[in-house]
Amino acid sequence: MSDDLTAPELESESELAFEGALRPRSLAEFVGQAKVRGQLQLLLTAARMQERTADHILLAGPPGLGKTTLAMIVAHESERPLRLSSGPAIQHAGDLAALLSSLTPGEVLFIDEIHRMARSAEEMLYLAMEDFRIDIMVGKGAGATSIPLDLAPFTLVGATTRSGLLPNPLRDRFGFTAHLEFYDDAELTQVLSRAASMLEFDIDREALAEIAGRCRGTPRIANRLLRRVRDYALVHGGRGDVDAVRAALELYDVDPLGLDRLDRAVLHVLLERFDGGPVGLNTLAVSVGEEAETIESVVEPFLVRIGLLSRTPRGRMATAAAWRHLGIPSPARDSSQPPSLIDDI
Ligand SMILES: Nc1ncnc2c1ncn2[C@@H]1O[C@H](COP(=O)(O)OP(=O)(O)OP(=O)(O)O)[C@@H](O)[C@H]1O
Repeated sequence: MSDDLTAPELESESELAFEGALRPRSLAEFVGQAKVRGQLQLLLTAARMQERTADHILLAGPPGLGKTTLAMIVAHESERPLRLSSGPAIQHAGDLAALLSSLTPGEVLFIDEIHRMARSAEEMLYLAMEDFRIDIMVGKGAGATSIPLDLAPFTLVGATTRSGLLPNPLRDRFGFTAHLEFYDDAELTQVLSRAASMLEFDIDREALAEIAGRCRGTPRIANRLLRRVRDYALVHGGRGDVDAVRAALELYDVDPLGLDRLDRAVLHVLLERFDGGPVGLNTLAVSVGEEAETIESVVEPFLVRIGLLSRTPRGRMATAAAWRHLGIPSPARDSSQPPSLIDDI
């Protein structure tokens, strides 16, 4: 499905295996996020020098920017085993107790989507992170007693796409929080170049830059688009050049800025039916036959980020760049309002 190509989330089991093969194994191989890399390097080196487990680390940022990859790198660079879990898998304090009590000394525990963990487990985690200890409740009501259990020291690496949803006591117990940023085109070209050579796909630099411009600042999308371009080149017996990129991504409805079919549908409706807005979210959603929530959480953030849409108190408005991008002449505005002002609201 064309829409899936630009979704930042993991799409399938086969993609999981593909990603696994392409994951950088060390901080040196990890592209971009220079600041975070430097901070992690320091934290891990200090822990190694003092022969202790590294501080707990929180990785915050949108999907597909490398949180799982960094967790694996933390374990690899600390030469410790890694245990993988996720917030949705921890629905009771008991689930967490079982996990924590089975950790071996120094193990790195990765909890993806940590904001989705059960509240009761969160409270158990506070104590575990701070004192490497948990209290297990036995029995119910007035007869309930708590039995303390010592844990092996471990490093927790938590990942979240919604750091605002984490309660403060949990956030405060991480020794370091890394905020991952979207990647720029030069960094994405480097991610793509590395992936292409691992896939033994002969593709030129210009073609890689063309893909980089279409992957919404996200390495996961970059690798996914590269895969489709490689298929195209294979089937058409050609090389990986700019023509192959353009043809392949046109086939999958990914335009030169990385907009997909739904992004463009929203913009078309906004420009052609509502003269560029302002228009309310629900009206926009009904007009393109989508849920308001999908428009708000999937389409809008990207359109706003690349400057094609603005949210105003009166509704959503297209910017001058949106008219230009779709090649639609902008209608004459009410002369009492200067156009630049309208576009900047
Ligand atoms: N800095 C990077 N350098 C090279 N490849 C990267 C980088 N960051 C991510 N990738 C690649 O992008 C893919 C997705 O990365 P990863 O699974 O770590 O993202 P994530 O942030 O954990 O996503 P989610 O929030 O959905 O779990 C992987 O195949 C990984 O190899």
